[in-house]
Amino acid sequence: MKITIAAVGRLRKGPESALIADYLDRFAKTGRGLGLPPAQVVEIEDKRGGGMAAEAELLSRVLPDGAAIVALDERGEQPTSPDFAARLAGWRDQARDVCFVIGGADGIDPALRARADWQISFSRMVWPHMLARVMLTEQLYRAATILAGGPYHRE
Ligand SMILES: C[S@@+](CC[C@H](N)C(=O)[O-])C[C@H]1O[C@@H](n2cnc3c(N)ncnc32)[C@H](O)[C@@H]1O
Repeated sequence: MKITIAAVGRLRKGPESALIADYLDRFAKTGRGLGLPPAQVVEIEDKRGGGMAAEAELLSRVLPDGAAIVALDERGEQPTSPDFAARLAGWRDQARDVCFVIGGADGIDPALRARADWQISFSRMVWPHMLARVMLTEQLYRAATILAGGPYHRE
């Protein structure tokens, strides 16, 4: 199993990058004993300003073959953290790669969203893509603690 976060935009050094690095590190450490590999971030950037369609083309090139595609979109399903953890465990048990996709300023191209196995939302509100990345990495860490039976997540 491989876990990839395919994201539009380059992360600059700053508060979001510190949070993301921290959650990715926690996820890697907690996931190790659970058969969950560290998540790899792959960033894409369309320097020619081709918008969503051009970004979708670049994103498509980095999606691992056969991976479950999870598109992050404010219109998506709103799973609970335990639901999210259970999906992750399901892909792990099937030895299936998973690729989370985070769009840019205009969002994810509808054609790419339609290809997703799962579209998930962190609320109906729109968040800056770097904050969506922070929330995703936190939820990955939280999922690992749920699967490990740790005290971090409380209902
Ligand atoms: C600034 S948002 C773009 C939203 C834009 N309104 C659109 O046209 O879809 C950039 C990216 O952050 C992520 N994002 C923003 N808000 C989100 C939310 N509530 N739930 C999940 N992902 C979100 C999505 O991947 C989105 O493509």
